[in-house]
Amino acid sequence: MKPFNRVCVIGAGAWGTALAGVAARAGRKVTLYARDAAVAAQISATRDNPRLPGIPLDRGIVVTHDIAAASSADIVIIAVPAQHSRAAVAALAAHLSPGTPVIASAKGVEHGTRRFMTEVIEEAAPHAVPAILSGPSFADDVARGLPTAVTLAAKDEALAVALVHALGSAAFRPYHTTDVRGVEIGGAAKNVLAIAAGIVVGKQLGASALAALTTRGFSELVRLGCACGGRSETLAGLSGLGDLILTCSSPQSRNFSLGIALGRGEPAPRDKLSEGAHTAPALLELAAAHDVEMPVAQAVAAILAGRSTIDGAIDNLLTRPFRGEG
Ligand SMILES: NC(=O)C1=CN([C@@H]2O[C@H](COP(=O)(O)OP(=O)(O)OC[C@H]3O[C@@H](n4cnc5c(N)ncnc54)[C@H](OP(=O)(O)O)[C@@H]3O)[C@@H](O)[C@H]2O)C=CC1
Ligand SMILES: O=C(CO)COP(=O)(O)O
Repeated sequence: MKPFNRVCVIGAGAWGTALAGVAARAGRKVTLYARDAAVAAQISATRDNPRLPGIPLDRGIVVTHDIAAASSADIVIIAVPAQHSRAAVAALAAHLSPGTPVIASAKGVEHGTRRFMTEVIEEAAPHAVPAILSGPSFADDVARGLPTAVTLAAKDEALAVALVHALGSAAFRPYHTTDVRGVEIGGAAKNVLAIAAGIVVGKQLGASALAALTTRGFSELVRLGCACGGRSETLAGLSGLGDLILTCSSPQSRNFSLGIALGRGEPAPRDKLSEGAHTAPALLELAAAHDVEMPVAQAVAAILAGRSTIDGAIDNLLTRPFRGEG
């Protein structure tokens, strides 16, 4: 396996900026691509990204709005929202050398196609080699260098190991696996379930209800993940259970915060990405296609689409027939 030295991160949002810092800390030469020239110039000049205010950008990171910069990269990381990933990879494709690993880091499922992020890469850049990075990791924590562990998956185990060594450091510990589907389904599903957890908190239903909702949500995540070909140990690992625990318990999460606002009857936070809200309908289509029951995710989708009130959705969940656990 050739050594990976140059990393290009596509997307200068909170996560892309944090991951650029991760790669720089691991000793890589890093380019961070922002699609807007003015944004690239501002971040480059101030070494501060307003999406991660107060956390200085590593001085070695080159910020650019020239996507051709990706042509010299040994690894490309896609860090744009899930519904924008196809456009970002399509714009990148012509600049990629054949066989370049392209790591997805968005947590979602594409609308309309129901594609996972590595499938989007396969379709939009067929000459690239897709991989996925996911797990409990807030951009702010990662950018500050606080200890974090995630999962990094590629179909080829040797590649997954090489990517881990290229990006890992003491504060950012990726665990490798070949279970690509298991990793991407955990990240996509937990965002939807975190909205439900936030609603429980916003409605002040109590800590016991939050634990019950999170656990039953995890059952849904595992059922769908296994039906889609993910492995149960992955779903119970960092990218599944780990990220579910984080996102269902911390107001730092935008998905959880959206749920809290909904539960309190307040307007949704403005200008904050909630991947779970975008993914909910696609996740349910996927569940239906695999004949998997996801009552919690279904309740979230119904509330967001205005097909159910919050009280009606809670009532539905609480009056479901008693059944065996599993
Ligand atoms: N924030 C976090 O803690 C974490 C986020 N993630 C995941 O990372 C993904 C991105 O989230 P996050 O960075 O927080 O979101 P942000 O809203 O902070 O940033 C999104 C960025 O994507 C850029 N973008 C959108 N479309 C394109 C495109 N076609 N080409 C290039 N850039 C584009 C936006 O640019 P512009 O400003 O021009 O619109 C913006 O800079 C999500 O899927 C999220 O779930 C994963 C782990 C942690
Ligand atoms: O995925 C995340 C942490 O692992 C970030 O969660 P939010 O997108 O809900 O903020």
